[in-house]
Amino acid sequence: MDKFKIRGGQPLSGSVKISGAKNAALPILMASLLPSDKVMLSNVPDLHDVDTTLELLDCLGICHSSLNDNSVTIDPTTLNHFKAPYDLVKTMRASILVLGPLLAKTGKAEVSLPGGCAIGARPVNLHIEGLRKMGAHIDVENGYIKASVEGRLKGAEILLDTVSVTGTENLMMAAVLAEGETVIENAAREPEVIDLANFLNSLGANVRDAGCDTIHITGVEKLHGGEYSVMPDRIETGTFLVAALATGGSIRCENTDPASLDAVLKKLEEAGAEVEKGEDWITLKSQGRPKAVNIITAPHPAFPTDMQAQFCALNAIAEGTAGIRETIFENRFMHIPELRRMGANVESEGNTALCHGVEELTGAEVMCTDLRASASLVIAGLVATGETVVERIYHIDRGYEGIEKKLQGLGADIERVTA
Ligand SMILES: CC(=O)N[C@H]1[C@@H](OP(=O)(O)OP(=O)(O)OC[C@H]2O[C@@H](n3ccc(=O)[nH]c3=O)[C@H](O)[C@@H]2O)O[C@H](CO)[C@@H](O)[C@@H]1O
Ligand SMILES: C=C(OP(=O)(O)O)C(=O)O
Repeated sequence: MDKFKIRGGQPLSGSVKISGAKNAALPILMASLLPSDKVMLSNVPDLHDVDTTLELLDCLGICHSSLNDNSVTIDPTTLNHFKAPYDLVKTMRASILVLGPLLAKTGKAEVSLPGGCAIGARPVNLHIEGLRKMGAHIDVENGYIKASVEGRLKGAEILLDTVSVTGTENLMMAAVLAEGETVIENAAREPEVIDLANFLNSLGANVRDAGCDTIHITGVEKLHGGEYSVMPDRIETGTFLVAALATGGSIRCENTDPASLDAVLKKLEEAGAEVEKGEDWITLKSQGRPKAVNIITAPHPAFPTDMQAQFCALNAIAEGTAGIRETIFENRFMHIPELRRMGANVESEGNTALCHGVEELTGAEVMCTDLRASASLVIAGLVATGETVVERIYHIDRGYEGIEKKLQGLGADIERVTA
């Protein structure tokens, strides 16, 4: 298993090119099975989760090119299977995103239940209930969601009990080929939901008001092929910005979308950073030791749960004390015991954590438990004195494209050790 060796203490400095967003690329790749002709996608990040998604498309018989220079061509006309097997789904929760498009396109889908994962139970009841409202017959048996529909799905009014990002996306993808109008209320407003809607509309779909809490979709009979470029990754951007501030550095993120990062940039400024932004870039200059900032995670446009662990690492070395409340996932503090191994003074109880900033973290051997926990450990390692060894970095490879190379380009002393 690969690990990172980090010798901390180097302020990050220079420019970094941000990759395409994992959480937009995955639904867009799944949605590429919907049209009746080829789709060419660019700015697709080279990530383990993207490989898994392409493997899932292979299982469905869908021909595609290999990912080359962050582009991939998908030919949905070869679709001839309808089962997403457990062996693949268990490695990536986002596999559930195949359910809506597959059912809409073929009238049949069998998708393994994704099950619980490190950060929480993460049920998919809203996906299932929404598709049932659209006329699907769904049984959950032997660990599989078995869905079918006679003819086309039917447009429906769907009120989501909880704001769900992939729930909204699954239902949106199903609705574009349904008969009539679908209204999704209490929809997720994340930028990746908008990117998916823009992609679908570029193929001839009729999705309106994505980014608002009520989305309207008028089904069409067919989608045509096309080309699309995936939006930049706001969480990767935020992770580099936090790393720069934590190390007392100064960086420029290029190829990014500042508008998708409002809540994060506000917190970075509150922590004492000088932030400037243009149409597709952000610069951050540290102004000395950061100040601890209170964080409450909530659905977009509030502070994203996917940035909580990174800010926890920042607070760990900041001046003062601040609280973190995680309202989205019930078990997303697994980085805290690892940060404590590096000398952090962070207490946690239930969904809250209290971070008392210390002046210095010290290198240690630490273990990744999930994607963003891994990012927080890398940030802590970049700040700590001495050597930090971050184990089980396969979690980070799920969602960060060449993170060690990008950090090396910013002057960090980090290397991948392949066992
Ligand atoms: C691939 C992808 O885009 N992943 C993102 C997506 O995950 P994901 O879409 O899985 O997260 P959701 O938005 O669905 O989860 C939000 C909350 O709703 C609950 N819930 C969800 C669905 C459901 O049917 N029933 C239910 O109760 C979840 O347990 C959680 O407490 O949004 C999360 C919240 O911004 C991010 O952390 C993930 O990075
Ligand atoms: C939780 C995340 O991803 P996923 O939903 O793919 O597990 C994440 O990107 O932080």
